[in-house]
Amino acid sequence: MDAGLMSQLTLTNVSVKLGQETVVQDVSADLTSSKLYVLVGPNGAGKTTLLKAMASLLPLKDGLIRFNGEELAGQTPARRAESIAYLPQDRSIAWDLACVDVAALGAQHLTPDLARQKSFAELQALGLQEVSDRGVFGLSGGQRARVLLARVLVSPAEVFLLDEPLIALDPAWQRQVLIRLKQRAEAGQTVILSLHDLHLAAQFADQVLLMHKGKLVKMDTPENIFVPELLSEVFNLKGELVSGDGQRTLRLESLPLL
Ligand SMILES: Nc1ncnc2c1ncn2[C@@H]1O[C@H](COP(=O)(O)OP(=O)(O)OP(=O)(O)O)[C@@H](O)[C@H]1O
Repeated sequence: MDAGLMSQLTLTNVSVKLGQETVVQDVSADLTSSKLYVLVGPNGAGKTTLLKAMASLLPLKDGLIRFNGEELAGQTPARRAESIAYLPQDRSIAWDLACVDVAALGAQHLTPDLARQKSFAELQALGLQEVSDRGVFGLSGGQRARVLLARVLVSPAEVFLLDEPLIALDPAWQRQVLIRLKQRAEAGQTVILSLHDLHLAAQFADQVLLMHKGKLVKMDTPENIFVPELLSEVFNLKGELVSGDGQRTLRLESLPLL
C-alpha cells in the first residue's frame, strides 16, 4: 500500500475504569494499516476492555484514541462505523434470520441487493455457501460464529477489532479464518484481534500486543514477545519460539502453579 494512504489508529495513554477498578492502564500504541495485530494476555489482562475502548463502546478514564488524527469519542456512531468494525465476544443472535441476511446487516452502506451479494461472497469464503439461506438458529456454534464474522467483514471499515474470533471454531477453521484475516491485512486493512492460542498468535501475527494486569507490557514481533522471560513472567509458562523456513513454532511447557 502507498505510504500516503496508510491509516493509523493511535492510542495515547489510554486508561479505562470499570466499577472501582482501573482495568486498562496507560496504554499507548500506534496501529497501522496492512498489519495483523494480536492481543494476548492471561484471563483478566484487559484485552476485551481495551478492544471495547477502541470501538468507543466504553468511556475512557484518561487518554485519547484517534483514527487518522481525529478523536473517535467525538464522532457519531455512524461516522465511527465507516472506519471501525467490531466483533464482540458474545455470539448471540436475537432473530432467526437467514445467514445471508444476518451477514448483510454489516453492509448497510450498500443497496439491499449488493449487500446480499457481498454477504454471500463472504459466507462462501468462510465455507457457508450451502447454509446461506438457512436460519441462524439451526446452525452449529462454529457456523454461527462464522456468520457473525462475515457480518463484520462485509463492512466498509478500515479497522477490524475482533474479540476472540476463533471461539467455537474447529482447528481447520481457526486457521482458515486467520488466513482470511491476514489477507485483509495484506489488502490494506488493520486487523486487531485477541487470541488465547499463543501458537497461532506466534504463527500469524505481524505484531503482538502483550497485556498483563491492565498494562501493555510490550508491542513487538512474535520473535521479541515470545521469549522465555516474558512467557514465564506473564503466562507462567516455560517456552521459546523457534523460527526456520519462514515458519514460527512456539514450544511451551507448564511451570508449577504459582
Ligand atoms: N463491569 C465490570 N466491573 C468491574 N470490573 C470488571 C468489569 N468487567 C470486567 N472487569 C474486570 O476487568 C478486568 C479485565 O477484564 P477483560 O474482560 O478486559 O479481560 P480479558 O483480558 O479480556 O480476559 P479473558 O481472557 O478472561 O477474556 C478483569 O479483572 C475483570 O474482572
